[in-house]
Amino acid sequence: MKLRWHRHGRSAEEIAGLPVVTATEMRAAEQALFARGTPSFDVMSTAGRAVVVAIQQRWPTPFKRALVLAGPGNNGGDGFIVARELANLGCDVHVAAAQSRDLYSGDAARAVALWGGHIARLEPGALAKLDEGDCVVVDAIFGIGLARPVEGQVKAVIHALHGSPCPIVAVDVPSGIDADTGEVLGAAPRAALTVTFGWPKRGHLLLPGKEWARDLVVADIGCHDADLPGLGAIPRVNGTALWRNDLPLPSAADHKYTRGHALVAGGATMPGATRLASRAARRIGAGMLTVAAPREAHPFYLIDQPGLIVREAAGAAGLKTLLEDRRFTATLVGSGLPADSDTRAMVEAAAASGRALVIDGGGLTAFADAGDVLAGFGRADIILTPHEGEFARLFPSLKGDKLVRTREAARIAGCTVVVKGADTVIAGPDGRTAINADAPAWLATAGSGDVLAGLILGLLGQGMPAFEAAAAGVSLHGMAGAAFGPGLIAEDLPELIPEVLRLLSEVDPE
Ligand SMILES: NC(=O)C1=CN([C@@H]2O[C@H](COP(=O)(O)OP(=O)(O)OC[C@H]3O[C@@H](n4cnc5c(N)ncnc54)[C@H](O)[C@@H]3O)[C@@H](O)[C@H]2O)[C@@H](O)CC1
Ligand SMILES: Nc1ncnc2c1ncn2[C@@H]1O[C@H](COP(=O)(O)OP(=O)(O)O)[C@@H](O)[C@H]1O
Ligand SMILES: [K+]
Repeated sequence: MKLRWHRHGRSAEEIAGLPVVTATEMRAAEQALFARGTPSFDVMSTAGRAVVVAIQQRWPTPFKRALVLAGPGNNGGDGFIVARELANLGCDVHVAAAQSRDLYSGDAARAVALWGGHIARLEPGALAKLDEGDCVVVDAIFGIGLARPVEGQVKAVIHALHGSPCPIVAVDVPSGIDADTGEVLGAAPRAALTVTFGWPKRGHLLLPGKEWARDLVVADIGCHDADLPGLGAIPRVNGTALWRNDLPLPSAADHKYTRGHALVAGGATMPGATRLASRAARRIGAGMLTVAAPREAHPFYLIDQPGLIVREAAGAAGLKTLLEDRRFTATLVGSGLPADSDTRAMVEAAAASGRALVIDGGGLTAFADAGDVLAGFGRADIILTPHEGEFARLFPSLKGDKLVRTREAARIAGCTVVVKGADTVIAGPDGRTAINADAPAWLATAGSGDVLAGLILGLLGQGMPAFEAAAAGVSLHGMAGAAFGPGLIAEDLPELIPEVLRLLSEVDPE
């Protein structure tokens, strides 16, 4: 089987590790760029040309026609640059703008002058050209300056674009997507290609914006990371750049104990979850794996994997006794366990043992009415892996987009928090965050979260630092899901890890 790294035709690895910025951060960086002596109109010209290059790369056969939809600000200005450039390439370009030529100001007015051609009104009738086909639509209505929900004629135009067979290229952000949160404000077109400038914006990676801003290209307009205020706390795009150097690999000096002895608390009612997590932890390299379970559950585990150790541990007291063996390096409590007081006591026993700990599933919900206890854990090497439902039960008062909420939860709990989904966010208590951009929807299948918990456990057990272990677990989980694709069930994921690891070593030979 061949691994597929690409989603919507583009590798997320191309943007891995990049800062993910807000509109305010982008504007601050642009100001620094201008202060270094780069004229702002040059930056707009670079941005517009980058859009054209991205269109040429994506569709090597030139379009006969282009319809440029231009808004009233600098996003519209970029659109006029694109219009000029495409016309210079021989394309039949039509422009529809939100305001008349004489109302433009600053750089956008210069771009309008450079265009010089006819400008139609931005209204649904302007889309008639699309009926002729072989046309690219350039959405340059609003970018990071979107200030309120889209309405009126612009909304009507966006609605009329839905279902159009002509591909839409979003300049900077699909118009109507909040660049900071990914929220759809009123309406937004679904872009087949999105060309942004400097860095990805949060709204490109968080849901629902992520689904609108497909095939994201980040064009260089001369900004430097150092131009970003508070760079250390700015989220990053998750990918190998964030964790590759910390990924544990065995050496000749290793033996099974030096590769970590991971422990999974297993129950009697949903042993499948424990088995999946165990398999994943072993595949990612844990030297040994023990399932701690009440005796009546042992048959489930004993017939599963011959390389797996099964030990008796009934409840928190049993787990506590077992963890007196200092060779255990990391634990997982909660996958497949009921959300009850016994499970909660087991989580507390595992935390008290001082081992790195992944708390998942029932282990999280068991604290639904006791968020303060969780908050008392206060250790970065305790990783919480809720999906949105579990998160809402644990932190009901937290509001805002997923990035804001995850970061706040990590701060409150003092732990590393992974909020799962198509836009998984990872946050450390030190303020570091990462957004995972490219997990395939095939992962939305029962047991897939247990595999993720096991991957993180296996990495933690081998001594990988917690934030990196969480980020790597999420990445590798997504890569395995993409490698299998259609028809994926959770059992497939651990079996794809060897291939993912092999590919990683080929991509980055050491
Ligand atoms: N010189 C620069 O600052 C650069 C800016 N660039 C482009 O400029 C964009 C930002 O430009 P602006 O700050 O002018 O902002 P935008 O062009 O994104 O939008 C702001 C304009 O739209 C209006 N507006 C906002 N929301 C609206 C709504 N819901 N309904 C109706 N009108 C609305 C505002 O009143 C304002 O006129 C970026 O997204 C990027 O495309 C690039 O050219 C790179 C350089
Ligand atoms: N639409 C999606 N796209 C990408 N990844 C998804 C999607 N839906 C779910 N996932 C991933 O699948 C896993 C599901 O975990 P979880 O909700 O805990 O399910 P379970 O408990 O059944 O294993 C998580 O890692 C999540 O990020
Ligand atoms: K736009």
